[in-house]
Amino acid sequence: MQTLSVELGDRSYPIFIGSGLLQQARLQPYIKGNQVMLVSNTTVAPLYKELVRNGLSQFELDEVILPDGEAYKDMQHLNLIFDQLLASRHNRTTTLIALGGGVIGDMTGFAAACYQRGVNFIQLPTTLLSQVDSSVGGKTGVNHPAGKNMIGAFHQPVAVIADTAVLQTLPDSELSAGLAEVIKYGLIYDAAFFDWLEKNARALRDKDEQALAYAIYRSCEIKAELVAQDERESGVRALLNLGHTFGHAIETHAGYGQWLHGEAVAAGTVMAADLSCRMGWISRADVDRIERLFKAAGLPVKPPQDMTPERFRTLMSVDKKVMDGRLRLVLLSSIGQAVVTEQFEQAALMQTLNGGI
Ligand SMILES: NC(=O)c1ccc[n+]([C@@H]2O[C@H](COP(=O)([O-])OP(=O)(O)OC[C@H]3O[C@@H](n4cnc5c(N)ncnc54)[C@H](O)[C@@H]3O)[C@@H](O)[C@H]2O)c1
Ligand SMILES: O=C(O)C(=O)C[C@@H](O)[C@H](O)[C@H](O)COP(=O)(O)O
Ligand SMILES: [Zn+2]
Repeated sequence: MQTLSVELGDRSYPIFIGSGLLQQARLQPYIKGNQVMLVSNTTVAPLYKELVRNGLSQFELDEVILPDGEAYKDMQHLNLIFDQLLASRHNRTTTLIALGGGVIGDMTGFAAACYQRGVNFIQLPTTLLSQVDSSVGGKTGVNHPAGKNMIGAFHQPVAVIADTAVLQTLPDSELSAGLAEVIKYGLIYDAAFFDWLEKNARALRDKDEQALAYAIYRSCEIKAELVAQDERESGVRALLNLGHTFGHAIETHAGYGQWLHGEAVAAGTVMAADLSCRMGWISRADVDRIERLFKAAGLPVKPPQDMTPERFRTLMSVDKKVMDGRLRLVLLSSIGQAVVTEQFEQAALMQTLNGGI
């Protein structure tokens, strides 16, 4: 098992990464009262719920099992968690446990942020994407028809426990979606990690345990560092949004769940790379290299064909990085380094949105 820490003063918390951690019932030290609410979905619960429940027999344990999918990451389904918490009379010392991917993690975290003005929660991420990204850092929330993650709160978990063994049941397309965020870390922060990913893309897609363990560890290490520096995204944390302004627009346009988050991030990151190239910051050879790695990871590199530049601009105008009406984007200054900037040419952006035409 490997351990990292997200250093946030008295709200610091550990990230445990290893095979078989769900079975080893490591939750007790992070539960302060005697009430626990397990939140999962109809796909993950039948696979792993009992493993978790077995380690919690001394607690008053309730559960809420949500329908599976990004389409249900909304206020209506968030409310089901509150309904269950109230029906089972959970009080302020309760602990919520998120067992699932990023959808369950984001919703459970938001429920924990709101319920009785804030209770503890633990992340048990079960997808690659949630183990490398969404379970760490305390961004929680739900979607709105007008935009991704528009309703939410910053609320940190008290622990993150990533059992890498559960990735063996993850569908291939979901593994690829997680790789999009892994590649992101190489692009924004660590050129050597990007090189390593080029060499190990096949092993990762084949679910090689050693390769996955390293990719998860390095990703969490980078994310923990950025979050510790800038918890609420007033600066450097925004780099984690590489490709997301384009990507979130794609997800909203297509209808939540039609494009996986990681797929949209992959196509969006190639668009960000293309714009960076048009601005003269990276070479066309760099863009081709980035595109090749996403393809090797099994990910799309072009947005949906029916998405016009006007549609992109409308959806991108509600991005959370917009400041005083001005769009800010995360762009690349090299492979391994990124900037958040509004200093890009509108004509270049239009060319990127037009697919280079
Ligand atoms: N909070 C953050 O910092 C952050 C970061 C990145 C992404 N996100 C959010 O995360 C969400 C995407 O998360 P995701 O990619 O994990 O998607 P997801 O939560 O929808 O899970 C993907 C699919 O895999 C299934 N699944 C989960 N674990 C499994 C397992 N071990 N075996 C078999 N099936 C399993 C799920 O039921 C689901 O069908 C998006 O809503 C995105 O906005 C949040
Ligand atoms: O943790 C962050 O900060 C991120 O931006 C991570 C992203 O991968 C993630 O998709 C996040 O939810 C996007 O945040 P948003 O603020 O653009 O909704
Ligand atoms: Zn993301």
